[in-house]
Amino acid sequence: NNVAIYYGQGSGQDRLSHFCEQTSMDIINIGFINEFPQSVGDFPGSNFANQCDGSFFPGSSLLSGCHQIWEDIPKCQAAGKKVLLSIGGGSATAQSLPDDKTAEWFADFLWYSFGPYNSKVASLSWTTALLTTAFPRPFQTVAVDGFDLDVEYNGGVGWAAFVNRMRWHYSTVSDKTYYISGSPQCQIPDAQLSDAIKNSVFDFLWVQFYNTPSCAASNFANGTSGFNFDQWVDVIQASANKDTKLFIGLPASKTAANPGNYLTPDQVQPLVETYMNAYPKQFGGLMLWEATAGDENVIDGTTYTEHMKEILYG
Ligand SMILES: CNC(=O)NC(=N)Nc1ccccc1
Repeated sequence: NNVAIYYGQGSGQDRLSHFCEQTSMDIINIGFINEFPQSVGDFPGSNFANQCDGSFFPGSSLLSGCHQIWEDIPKCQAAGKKVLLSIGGGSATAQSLPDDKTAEWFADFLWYSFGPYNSKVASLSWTTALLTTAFPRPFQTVAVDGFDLDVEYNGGVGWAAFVNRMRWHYSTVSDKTYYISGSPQCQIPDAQLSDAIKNSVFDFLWVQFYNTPSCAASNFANGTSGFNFDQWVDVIQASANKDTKLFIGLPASKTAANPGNYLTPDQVQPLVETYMNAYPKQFGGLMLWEATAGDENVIDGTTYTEHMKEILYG
């Protein structure tokens, strides 16, 4: 089982290599592509907090100077970790897609700009002059291992088309496996992703069992009803991919999300034991929001993230 973790929005966060040197994380979601194209040909925008040098591709909100990220992703991959680029996140800027055509353009843009480098369609020295003939390479020649949909606002238009278009791109390469994941809120049906989950193939779903008290994992810890992992298994059984791995998403510290939804390691242990044993095939592991919070949440000399890894490995 795996620990998936979000990186990129931590306050005063260390560079990515600091986290990839730790064995406790298996999948790292780099957040966020926080502005979506509003028409075919439009550029997305990105935000990785303190990790880039403030330069943008001309005429866009797409960061072009994320030196530490493009230097460190290969180190993470060499350490056997999967690095996914996360779309959406908590800040509601232009986070809606107008239609399926724009969604498919968005998938094309992300694939050619952050997927495998192809000098026929992308340029390492992109300028506005190239706007119509080449895609930029925000992480240079580095290719991520896939894309994560942390879609939190503005409805579900386009996401099934996005995923299906991205799956078509994945089918054109055979030398590397690429992944697609999603991070729905725990209330069923999730307003943003339920259509995409039903009509397109996800490898992983890490449900945010926090921030929505009615279905948070803290209900399990407090002995109240509401935690709905079982119902999420049913959602997956009715989806386009019955083999989707289902992760329990948790805050990595008391202040990382809604404080009432934080579980101590001692409360996480029985939660994992119950659901790992109830659904051995479907249970994928734990997702943590987020890396810096987990790193700074030290309990008995061990980080929260490390405690989670030890709970999964028993
Ligand atoms: C997995 N994605 C998130 O957890 N996104 C997110 N915005 N979380 C959040 C953290 C603190 C307050 C509100 C939302």
